[in-house]
Formats: sequence, structure tokens, C-alpha cells
Amino acid sequence: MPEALPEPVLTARAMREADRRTIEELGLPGRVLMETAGRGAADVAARMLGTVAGRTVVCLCGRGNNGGDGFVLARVLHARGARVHVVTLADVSAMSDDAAANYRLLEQLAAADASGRLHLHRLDALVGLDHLPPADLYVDALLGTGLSSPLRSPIRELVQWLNERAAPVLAIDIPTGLDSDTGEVLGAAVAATRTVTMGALKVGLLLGEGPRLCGAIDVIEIGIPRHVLEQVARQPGCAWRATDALIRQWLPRRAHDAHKYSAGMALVVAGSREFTGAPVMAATAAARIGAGYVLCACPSDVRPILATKLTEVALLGLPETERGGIDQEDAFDVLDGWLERARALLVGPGLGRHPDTQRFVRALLERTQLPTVIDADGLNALVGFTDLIREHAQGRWILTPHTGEFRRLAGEVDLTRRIEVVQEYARAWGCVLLLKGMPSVVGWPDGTVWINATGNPALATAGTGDVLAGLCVGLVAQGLPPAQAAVCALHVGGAAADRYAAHYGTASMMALDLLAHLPVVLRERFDR
Ligand SMILES: NC(=O)C1=CN([C@@H]2O[C@H](COP(=O)(O)OP(=O)(O)OC[C@H]3O[C@@H](n4cnc5c(N)ncnc54)[C@H](O)[C@@H]3O)[C@@H](O)[C@H]2O)[C@H](O)CC1
Ligand SMILES: [K+]
Repeated sequence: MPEALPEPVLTARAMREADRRTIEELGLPGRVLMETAGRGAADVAARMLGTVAGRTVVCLCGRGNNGGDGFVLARVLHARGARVHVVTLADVSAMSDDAAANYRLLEQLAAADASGRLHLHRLDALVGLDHLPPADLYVDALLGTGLSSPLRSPIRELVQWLNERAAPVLAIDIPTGLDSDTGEVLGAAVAATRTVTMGALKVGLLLGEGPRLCGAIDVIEIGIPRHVLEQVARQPGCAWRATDALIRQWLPRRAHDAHKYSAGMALVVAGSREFTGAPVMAATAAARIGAGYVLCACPSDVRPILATKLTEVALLGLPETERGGIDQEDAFDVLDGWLERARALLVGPGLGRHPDTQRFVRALLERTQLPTVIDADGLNALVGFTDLIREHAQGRWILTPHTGEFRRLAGEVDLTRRIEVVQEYARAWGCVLLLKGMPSVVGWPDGTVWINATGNPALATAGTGDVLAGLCVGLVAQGLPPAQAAVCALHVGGAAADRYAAHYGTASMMALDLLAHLPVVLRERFDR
């Protein structure tokens, strides 16, 4: 089975380091990188145009290497018959060396070419734009990873002009105005139809405003060796993105001689009088993803209610104190035998925040050696007790907070630096930290961070967190290490939401619809 490779997701600093090492250590000239980048971008532009000959392309170019990529693209599309208008803001003397070299090439071409299909415009003021012909495609080669502050004039006005055009826009490397490390808009930003990015995905394309502004993404391989990308990807702020092929490689396969216990037992501790839906969604998800035996332990007086909702999931009543929480000592008399037989534990969905229940949760987490998923009220029981995580997680725990739960646990954190924050806490707590959001991000104890590749706004509905927690525990119960289980659960759950949205849109989905689409997604996309 060929080794499936995850996609590196880099910061601007890491990308520059990759460029530098390729040029200085490998000896691949920057001019060659630019030529390859520009040619790759021209291929994407050609696919967007359908036919190139006779079509009109307007290319807005900055004075840095992003502009240089644009000059190469212009030359290639002109060679393929397009009518090309190149708009530059700066005199060639102010351009970067490689950009200037490519601009001079265009000047020579324009002087020698009698077709009249190549026009170079030096823009001193915006009035010049009105003389441009309407284009079939606009190319944003103004700024890329060199953007370092809110857009200055006249680039800012150019971006606004570009956003008013009717034709599609192709952004080179990153939409101008988008911060390539955070996905924040710095003053103004291009709203691209498509983005062709060089060498590797950039963090800013996947976070913040990136997904809304970059459109579809093409990654162009431009000659930077894979080992260089893998090494720079270890820098703070960088991450990885899983592919379907990698998830197919990680997902457990059911043995031909499996029986319900060998396929893995998941123990789900969940539910309360107030919340009888959460345990159903979590336990059902664990069974749906392939756990052979799912046992749901809930407060005794909730058991009859769950019994009407759950058929394939076994139920276990937990004794309660007269105050209404779970009775810690009596509960262990009931649970201990099952904790020995289970292969994975999920604590939290719908448990409620009764002080007795929270004490029971902390005692349970200190008591068990099982790989454990801690979600919702399981996390709330740990507020003020993060030392317990440091002491007991040891790589065996998956915490699945949403932003609010994470802030209650970790205190005030700057979540515009999601990657670094998840990296820092996963490492400090020694756990797998799955921070839900759009996109969700997974931190491993060794500092590796994953940005989820799937999912859509349909997931913004009650219960999807319970389903996700159930998918996590169901995968761990089948023997998948917690680190990979969290990445797989997100990827597969998001894929189910994508299939739902493709058929029914993003407004109508409810959490259990995810589970209805899961079998088809497992079969169609993940060969399970
Ligand atoms: N990834 C690769 O391997 C390759 C990428 N290439 C392209 O190179 C750019 C990065 O080029 P660089 O020259 O470093 O920066 P930019 O062209 O993005 O911009 C620099 C330019 O912009 C000015 N500037 C900075 N901030 C602002 C601002 N707030 N407002 C206005 N102007 C600003 C600054 O003064 C500079 O002059 C990368 O994105 C790729 O497209 C290589 O070509 C091939 C290898
Ligand atoms: K750009």
C-alpha cells in the first residue's frame, strides 16, 4: 500500500525558509522557482478560461515576487494566444530582481510582437484602469506572502476595483490583503474565484476569512523537495491537512473473524434528566463508526428513557446521590468490571454539572487507564483542575472542546493564533486537543497540528459535537491511537456533512443525519 502523504500547511516564514533552502542548499535558482510557479498558475488560468486563444486577461502585478509570478503567467498565456494586459504599479527599478527580469522579458516581447496582443500599463493613478477592456479573467499578482501590514494605497484601491469586476479572479499564492498566517483581512482583500498557491498550502487560506476569500485552491509543486517542506512544517504556526488517502490508510478494518467484543467495546458515560439526547447521539455514533459493542452508562433514573431510544446500545444505570448527582462510590461498584472490559471510554455528553457528578467524573478520570474522550460536561468538570489533565492524560486522552469550553479550561487565549495555541496546550497538557470550529484543529502531544479538510456550515447544529465525540471513542475502541482517531473522526464526520450538504444544502441538517450519511461515505470515500 503506497504511503499516503498529508499536506503541509505553512506560514509565510516557513515558506520563505523553504524557498531559501531550495535556492541556497539545493542550488535551484529563484528564477526557476518563479518560472515554474508562473507556468503552473498559467495552467490553472487556462483551465478557468476553457480556451485561451483570443480571450482577454488582465493581470495586476505588484513589485515583489508575487508580481513576478504574474509576469511569467502573462508571458505564457500570451504565447498561447491570449490578449494580455499587464498592469504594474512600480518602475522596474523598484521591483525584486526576479520580478524585474521577467518584466524586462515582457518589455522585449511587447516591442517585438506585432500581434498587438500584449499591453503593458504603468499605473500612476487609478484613472488608467478605466481604459482597460473588460476581461475574461483577472489575475491578482499584487501581493502574496510579503504582505506585512494593512494594505497601503494604491494597492488597497486596486483591490476594491478588482472586487467590483464581473469576471472571475485568479489569486496568485494568496488573495492580496489576506494575512497568510492567520486568514485575517488586512484593510481590504481580494475575493478570488480560485487561488493557485505555490509550493504548499498557506495557513491563512484555511483559517479566518481565508476559506471565504480564496475560492477553490490549487497547490502548485514548484521544485521544493518534500523533505524540505516536512522540515519547515515543524516551525511554530505550521500544520498538516489529512487527505482521503491518508484517512483510508488509518481507518480500522474489521477482521474477517471479528466478533462484537474483538471489534472493540466503547463505554459511554453520558446523560442526565436534562439531557437525554446527547447520550443517544454519542453512543449511536460510536456504533455507526464500527465499535462492536457500545455500553452507555447513565444515571439510573434516565435509563428507562434511553431504553426507549436505544436498541443496539446496552445500558447501565449509575446510582445517584439524594441530591441528584452521580454517587461516586456506588457508581464504581457498577462500573469497575466494565472499565476492565472496555477498550475506550467517553465521558461527558449531557452529563450535566451537578457537583456530585463532577466529582465522580474527576475520580473516574484519575481511576481509569483507558484511552478516553472527554467532551462537553466532562470538560466542564475539569475547569480549575487542569493539573489532572497534565498528570493523567499522557497521550491517552482526546479533549474535544468548542471555543467556550476551551476558554473556560485554559483561560483567556488569543484564538486568532489557533494553531500555536492548540500546539502549546496539547503539548503542555500531554493530550490530543481537538478544538472545534470552522475549521476544527487537532493538536497532538508532540506538537503536530492538523487542520480539518472537510465539513461545512451544516455542522452548526445541536448534537454534532456529541456525534463527533462518539466517532472518536468508536474509533479508539477499534484500536486506533487517540491521535489518529481524532483526525479521522473529524475528517469522516465532515465528509458525511459534505455529502448531506451536496444533496440537501446546509440549513436543514440535524445531528443524526450525519449518521445516516456515514455508511455511504465510509463506503464511497474511505473504502470501508
Ligand atoms: N512559495 C514559493 O516557493 C515561491 C513564491 N513566490 C512568490 O513570491 C511571493 C512572495 O514574494 P515577496 O517578494 O516576498 O513578497 P510579495 O510579492 O508578496 O510583496 C512584497 C512587496 O509588497 C510590498 N508590501 C508589503 N506589505 C504591503 C502593504 N501592506 N501594502 C502595500 N504593499 C505592501 C512590499 O513593499 C514588497 O515590495 C509569494 O507570495 C509567491 O507568489 C516565488 O515567485 C516563487 C517561489
Ligand atoms: K496575490
